[in-house]
Amino acid sequence: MEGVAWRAGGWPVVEDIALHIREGETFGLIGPNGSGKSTLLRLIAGVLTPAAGMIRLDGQAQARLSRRCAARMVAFVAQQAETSERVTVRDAVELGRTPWISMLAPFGGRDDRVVTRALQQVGTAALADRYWHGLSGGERQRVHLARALAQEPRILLLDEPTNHLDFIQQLSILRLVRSLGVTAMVALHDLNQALKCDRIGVMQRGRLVACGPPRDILTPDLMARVFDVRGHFVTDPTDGHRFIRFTLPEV
Ligand SMILES: Nc1ncnc2c1ncn2[C@@H]1O[C@H](COP(=O)(O)OP(=O)(O)OP(=O)(O)O)[C@@H](O)[C@H]1O
Repeated sequence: MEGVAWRAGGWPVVEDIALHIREGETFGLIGPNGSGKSTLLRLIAGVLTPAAGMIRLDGQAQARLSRRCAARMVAFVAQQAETSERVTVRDAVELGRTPWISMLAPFGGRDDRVVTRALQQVGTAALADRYWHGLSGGERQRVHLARALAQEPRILLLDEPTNHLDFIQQLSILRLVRSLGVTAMVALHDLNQALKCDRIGVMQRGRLVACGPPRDILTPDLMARVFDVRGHFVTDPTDGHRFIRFTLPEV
């Protein structure tokens, strides 16, 4: 994307974003509350239209793609995604197949297998016959991810996917995304999770202020400037794993 901007009531929410996401990479989008992460994801998902600039999906101008083509390419799991209350979990995940079915190619055996696999991948197979309205927040989050996987997208956009998830799901979600081999852009608040991404982009007040491999980008200086926290790397003596420890700035 080049020069991408979006405004609300005349105020810039995202400004002049130039970014190239590489095929197959897991790209983490980080930044403080209100820095424009969700807005940028919604622009790429086509939920919002840029006020300026150009977004290309797989080399093609997003604005020129039909809804169906775009939906085959991009799946988006929003922060507070809703689904009609009266559907079962399996029905909700089957909706992910919509861009692939038509009068000439009705829902068939392959679609059924894709849905079953998606339910299994996020550990929701046992919920398949439950009604959406009876699910917990974390269960809903996982079902939305299953719906997105059933879409078999080239590009997966996830807005804070670890919200509502219990510990094991939080730890496993990025591994799952990476194992799929799709291009993924994931808005994250947990900077230790961001360390697991191939590259990260840092948003601040609507602008992309840094982009690159997480260990190069997440310096103590950047964490202080952008997040207003003291962050430094520590090493776990049991396995040598490095992670970031945060403290409030000294007053
Ligand atoms: N439709 C809108 N109308 C007015 N202001 C908006 C609109 N959408 C977003 N904003 C504002 O734009 C800014 C960026 O919002 P956005 O949701 O993209 O941030 P974010 O980085 O995803 O934040 P968070 O980490 O809190 O989810 C915020 O100040 C928000 O209030």
